[in-house]
Amino acid sequence: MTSSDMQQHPSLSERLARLVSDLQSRGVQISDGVQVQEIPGRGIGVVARRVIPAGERIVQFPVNALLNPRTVKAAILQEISDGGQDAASSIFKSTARKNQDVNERKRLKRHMTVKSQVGKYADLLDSLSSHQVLAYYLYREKLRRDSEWNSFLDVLPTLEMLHVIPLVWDLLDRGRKRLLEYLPASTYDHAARMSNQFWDDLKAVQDIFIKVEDIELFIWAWLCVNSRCLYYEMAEARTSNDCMTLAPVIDFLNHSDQEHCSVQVYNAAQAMKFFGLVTTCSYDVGEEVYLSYGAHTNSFLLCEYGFTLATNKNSELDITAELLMILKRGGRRSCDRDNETAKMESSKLKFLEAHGYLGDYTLSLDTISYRTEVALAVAQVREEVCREPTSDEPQARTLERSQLKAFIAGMSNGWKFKAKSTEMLKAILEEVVKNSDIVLSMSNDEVKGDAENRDNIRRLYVERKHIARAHLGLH
Ligand SMILES: C[S@@+](CC[C@H](N)C(=O)[O-])C[C@H]1O[C@@H](n2cnc3c(N)ncnc32)[C@H](O)[C@@H]1O
Repeated sequence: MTSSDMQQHPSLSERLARLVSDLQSRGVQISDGVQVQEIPGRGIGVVARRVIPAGERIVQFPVNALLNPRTVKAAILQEISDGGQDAASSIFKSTARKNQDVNERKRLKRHMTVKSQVGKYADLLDSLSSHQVLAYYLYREKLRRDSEWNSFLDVLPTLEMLHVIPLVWDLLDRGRKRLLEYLPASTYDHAARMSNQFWDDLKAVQDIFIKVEDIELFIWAWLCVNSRCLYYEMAEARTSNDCMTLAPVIDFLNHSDQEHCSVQVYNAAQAMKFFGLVTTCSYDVGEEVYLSYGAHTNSFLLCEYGFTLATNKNSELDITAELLMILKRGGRRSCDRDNETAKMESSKLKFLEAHGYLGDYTLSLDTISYRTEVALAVAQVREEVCREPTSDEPQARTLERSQLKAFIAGMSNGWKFKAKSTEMLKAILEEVVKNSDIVLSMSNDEVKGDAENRDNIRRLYVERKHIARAHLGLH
């Protein structure tokens, strides 16, 4: 490589060094005890350079240097303040105000000052979720040559590196879309929900900002935000969904299911507010420093972040799809299975929904969730038990309904349903083992695709099979 190549294509360690020095100039303090570096199989990560005790603050970030809806909004409004109408029209769509009252628009036009415009654009920005604002901001900054966030943008994963996320298989395909068919139903449903969310977010962004021409770049930005954001409560946030923040360097910590570090917000000198990262265990030299992203299952980690853990203490077997199939059948024999109307009209589903128990049926290695127990009980009663009582109904039905309701309310241990529930669950779990074996016995040629994706899919089935077998008493 020539020296001009090296300048144009700096190595990862050079880019990381540039980011660290850039952040330091923004007041971010990074302990000399840690180093950001490439970690085989996990992209970039953070490693201890010396022994680090538990309780050491390793990164301290002034909150006004974070990238979140509050700071992004301030940056965009500043740009409009400085650049006037030209700047505003390079960011916002001219029809973004179309819903405003016509008289109000005329009034604003007459008295249009930069100040009044800023207020109007602030309202538009406030109408977006933090994910939408941040994705759009990263997208836009990536298109600018002179972004003040270049050193950060330069170390983010490329879209090609994000091919491990099922949403990317769906949105970009590139021969990977068929991998979706191998996913367990619950993982597939999670990926499908993310896909809907992505298109909703793109629409919300396009309603306000000028057209997103480069969809692939927006996918990249949306996924970077999704897989790197941390939770930071802002007073103006309407819901917890509005509390996303990007904090470069802290976002290089990889996930572990064990407690390793915690994120804290605190006041320091001169009443400055900081977002900090503190160790909760000690580290030896060379050890990787982790953060827990939450008590996530491998299915969740794969969909949201594109990886799975070899052993995950939050492992779960999700049998929602299998149980819903039985509930939708509404106790009919299997020849009625494809009757869509019958499915939609299932009183059992409506009953479960009314009681807050529709969906999310899981088993961990040693427990069956209460939601699953409730669904199994509902699945075994007659459809009529889940309907409104009629004046002429048999007494046995009224009794069964009150037993079911008592179980749901936690007033009875559900002994009446136990035997049948065990039998139904056994059949579901045997099916889970059988289906897992089918996927696990497939050769690489059959599953095709990148080894990483194949391994992640297989891991989901190994985990499903393991939990199913434990409940079948086969370990
Ligand atoms: C918040 S970022 C962490 C920094 C990231 N490694 C990078 O290169 O920028 C989250 C991403 O890191 C990767 N990651 C995090 N924890 C991991 C783990 N335990 N094993 C494998 N990959 C992991 C995944 O690609 C995930 O989407």
